[in-house]
Amino acid sequence: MTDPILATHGLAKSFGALTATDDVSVELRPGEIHAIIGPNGAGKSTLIAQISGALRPDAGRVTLAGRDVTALATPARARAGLGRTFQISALAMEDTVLENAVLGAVGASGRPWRFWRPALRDADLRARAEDALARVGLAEHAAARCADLSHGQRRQLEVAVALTLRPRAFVMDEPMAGLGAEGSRQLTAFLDELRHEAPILLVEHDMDAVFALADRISVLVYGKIIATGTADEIRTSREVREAYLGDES
Ligand SMILES: Nc1ncnc2c1ncn2[C@@H]1O[C@H](COP(=O)(O)OP(=O)(O)OP(=O)(O)O)[C@@H](O)[C@H]1O
Repeated sequence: MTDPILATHGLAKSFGALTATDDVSVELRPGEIHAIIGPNGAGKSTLIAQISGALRPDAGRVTLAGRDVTALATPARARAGLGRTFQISALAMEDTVLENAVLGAVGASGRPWRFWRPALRDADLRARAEDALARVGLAEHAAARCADLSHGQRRQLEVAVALTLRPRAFVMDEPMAGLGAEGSRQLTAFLDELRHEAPILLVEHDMDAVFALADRISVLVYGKIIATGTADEIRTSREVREAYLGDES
């Protein structure tokens, strides 16, 4: 079997008496979308935070392309190739699309953030930002204010910002949140292509998107992975239906 690009090995995190993630091991393989689903409070955000470096696990490890990144802080993980998009947008709304992408490229370069305005004149950083915008289909909106983009375009811009880091893997926390039906449809098509750029670990409540996109799905309930399988295996699993999908299907 192909080596995973990203993997967690027995991740655990408790908040006082509450075990938010319990011995979680998941793998993200080249070219795949692996969705993590589960009811509210199952531990999905806690898992993502441990993978991205925002939260230190009590136990377990995270590896990226075989390298143990557990001890690295979030920016170092990002530079190691972990591309993350957020549930709540981290874009600078008053700045242009290009400025936001350049800001991402500055982060990728490891330079202090205060140099980002002069960075607009840095040919390398600008080229990296323009390339990322072209890849997400936003090149013609480079001069637009971020605030004037649609929700869906903002999600694409977030991916472009992540792309400036040349990620080996993406971790996405509810990218469909706040999008209408048409926006979700467009973003679904976009992520379907993006998986070839880098595989995607996807936390998502929108089950239509999950079942349309995911090569594999892991189901998290009370901090534990209760099943991992293809969309069909998960849809028809009695254990999953009882624990989670039952009331929706
Ligand atoms: N910083 C924290 N301090 C204390 N408890 C926390 C903290 N963060 C999360 N929890 C608790 O850990 C459990 C898992 O929460 P988490 O946000 O990871 O779940 P989730 O699956 O992402 O939920 P949702 O789908 O609602 O976003 C919940 O019971 C939550 O209340």
